[in-house]
Amino acid sequence: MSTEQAVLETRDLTINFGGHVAVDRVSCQFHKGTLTSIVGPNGAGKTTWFNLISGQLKASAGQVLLNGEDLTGLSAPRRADKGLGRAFQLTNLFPNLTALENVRLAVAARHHIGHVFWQMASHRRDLTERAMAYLTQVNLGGRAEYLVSGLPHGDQRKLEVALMLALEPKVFMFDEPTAGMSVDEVPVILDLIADIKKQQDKVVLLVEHKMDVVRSLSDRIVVLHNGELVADGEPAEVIASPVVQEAYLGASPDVETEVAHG
Ligand SMILES: Nc1ncnc2c1ncn2[C@@H]1O[C@H](COP(=O)(O)OP(=O)(O)OP(=O)(O)O)[C@@H](O)[C@H]1O
Repeated sequence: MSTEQAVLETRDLTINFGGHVAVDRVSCQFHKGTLTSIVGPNGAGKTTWFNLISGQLKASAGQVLLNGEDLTGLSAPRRADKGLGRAFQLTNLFPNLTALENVRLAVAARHHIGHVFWQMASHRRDLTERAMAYLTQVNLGGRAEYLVSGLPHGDQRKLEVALMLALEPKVFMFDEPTAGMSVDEVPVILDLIADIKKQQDKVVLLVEHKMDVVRSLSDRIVVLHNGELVADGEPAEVIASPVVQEAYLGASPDVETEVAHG
């Protein structure tokens, strides 16, 4: 384990829904330059843990720290401003704006550029260039002027990633980033995620059911089961561990399709 301060840390993070403990005292540290996959059966608490980290849900107990700063009391937008980036399954896209306009808004938000400033032609040009660069990164350069509502689902998911890139976060949180994408679109996103990790100063968290994706990208796998962290370590070791085998109800670790998904 690195002695360097973790970029992101959850300490005893917990949430109860009525009597049900969906995330149960989960403590974990994430260091820069690493990609960690979070796996576990349906209902294990993966998305809920993400929601607690990004601030969509308020913890019943425990803390979320970013570079040692306690963010637990902050709203989701404040946490985003501090550097927690999350793709929100399309809910943060403006459907009646173009792809370019969506990313331009994110670039403006990142740099706290207000409307009046934006009206100046030189700034607008600069914003547009930056936004186009993000769109190109996700292979949407050719669709910049399309209305979001008219884009296929896979392109909307790619646009979400462009928005997250535009916010220049310290932590990238991907929740099943390739779900609903066609086979030829998947590598674009997976390559992009691998590139983000290569930047070395970012933390990447990935909730993913597809084990081949988890294997190919991860430095580390964390397993949640019934809201508890039950395994944490190097991919090969974790996949082979009895606790994972049991959690997946006898599923073979060699099965390349989906991990405990339905
Ligand atoms: N807002 C909520 N109110 C009540 N229960 C909730 C709420 N959100 C999640 N839960 C419950 O918390 C548990 C964890 O759900 P969560 O969606 O985090 O699991 P998951 O591991 O992401 O599952 P999946 O792989 O199916 O997406 C489930 O039992 C779920 O029903």
